[in-house]
Amino acid sequence: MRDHVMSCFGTCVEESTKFYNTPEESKKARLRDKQLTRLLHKYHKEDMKRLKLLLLGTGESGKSTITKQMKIIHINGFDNHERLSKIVDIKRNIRDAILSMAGAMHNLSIPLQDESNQPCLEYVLREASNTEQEITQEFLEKTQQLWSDGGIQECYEQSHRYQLIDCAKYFLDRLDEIRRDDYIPNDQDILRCRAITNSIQHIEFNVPDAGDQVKFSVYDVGGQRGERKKWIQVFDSVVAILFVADASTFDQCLLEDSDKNRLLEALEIFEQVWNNRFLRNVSVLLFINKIDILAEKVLRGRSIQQLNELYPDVFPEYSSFNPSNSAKLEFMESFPGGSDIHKKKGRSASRPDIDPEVVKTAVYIKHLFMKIVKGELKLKETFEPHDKEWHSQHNCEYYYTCAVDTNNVKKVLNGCRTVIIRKHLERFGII
Ligand SMILES: Nc1nc2c(ncn2[C@@H]2O[C@H](COP(=O)(O)OP(=O)(O)OP(=O)(O)O)[C@@H](O)[C@H]2O)c(=O)[nH]1
Ligand SMILES: [Mg+2]
Repeated sequence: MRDHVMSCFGTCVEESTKFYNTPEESKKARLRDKQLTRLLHKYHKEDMKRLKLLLLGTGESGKSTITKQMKIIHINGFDNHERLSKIVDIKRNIRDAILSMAGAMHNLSIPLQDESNQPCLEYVLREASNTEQEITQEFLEKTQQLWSDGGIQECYEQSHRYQLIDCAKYFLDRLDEIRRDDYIPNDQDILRCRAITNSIQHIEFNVPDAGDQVKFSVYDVGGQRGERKKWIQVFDSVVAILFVADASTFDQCLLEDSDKNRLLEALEIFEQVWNNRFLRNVSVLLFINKIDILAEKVLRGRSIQQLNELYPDVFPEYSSFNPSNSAKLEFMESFPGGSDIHKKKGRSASRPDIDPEVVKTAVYIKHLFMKIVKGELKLKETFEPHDKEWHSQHNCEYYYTCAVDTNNVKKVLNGCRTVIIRKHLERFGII
């Protein structure tokens, strides 16, 4: 395309020399043409080196968290000013979390374990609903007291029945630290902090690769329904899509639609991205994210079986699903906390710390996404059937991720980088 544009410039100027009055003018025009061509070649080369990546996925799937990890891994992380500016968001997260749980106590008829905490509950409900008000020390103190009540803890266990941000427990457990006057958020606090993305965010960084510097340009968009209409604005010249899917939400409904299962929504959006004609040449890297929360949930007795019961026409039978050993191994190797000694000795199959049901659930979710890739699972009736060749220009690779774990993300990004660069070079006929 660009060569085509360049040759157009060349032909136009050559042709137009006929219309110059003097040889001088014609010479000048030829010089301009040369300079222009050189410039276009230069930009073409620069462009070849800048790889545009796009983070897509439903709301709260972890896109901005991956962007923050890229900042930590590739761009010197966060300075003091940025850290301090996060305190407001962290305190808001605490307020939103305690308000959700206190409200749910009433709706789910869960009583306080210690009745003397009743005034504290009333105070929190009254103060937290005024979102304009500054979050005071007294409020944080009362929140901490309430968080220690067995009733609130019971409510936390039931959080699949209402909307609660994922970082609730993390920040409520850290209130001693957060309440201090000299509190400065650390990297983990920043990664856990939740703020909805409602405008297109962009970061750039260089990564050394095979003796050269490769420039990455990463776009992070909002994933909630109202934000998705903006996605198309950033589709142009994308090299790869990092599609972030929250694997832990099989038992939750959307914040923006209380009738819609979150995992089903993620699968539908993935299907739309995979079959989008504007993205037909774009590699898709699927991040099956929040595997840590998935594991916690399964250990608390939550099962994906219920999704299968709710939508029997969509989801294949879970109870008879029998993943292969290699599929299980793949997940176990990705799960944070695995010791390298096991891997070196070729004993990574033995991860006694991971419950077999956790492995089965994660592999089942991966299987669902891969069925979409293969065209074996069709969720939207409106899709025209594509012929076999339709997807021949792009492919999909998947990774199990825990976006708040820097080591895990670093490993995954290293793997992705190789795939992205190779695909990019193949596309431009360089390899
Ligand atoms: N425990 C855990 N929390 C995660 C993980 N990934 C993301 N989170 C948390 O999930 C919440 C939502 O993450 P975001 O990165 O803001 O999600 P998003 O996809 O950017 O959401 P939108 O901007 O609304 O589209 C944050 O509190 C993150 O810290 C994960 O793998 N494990
Ligand atoms: Mg975001």
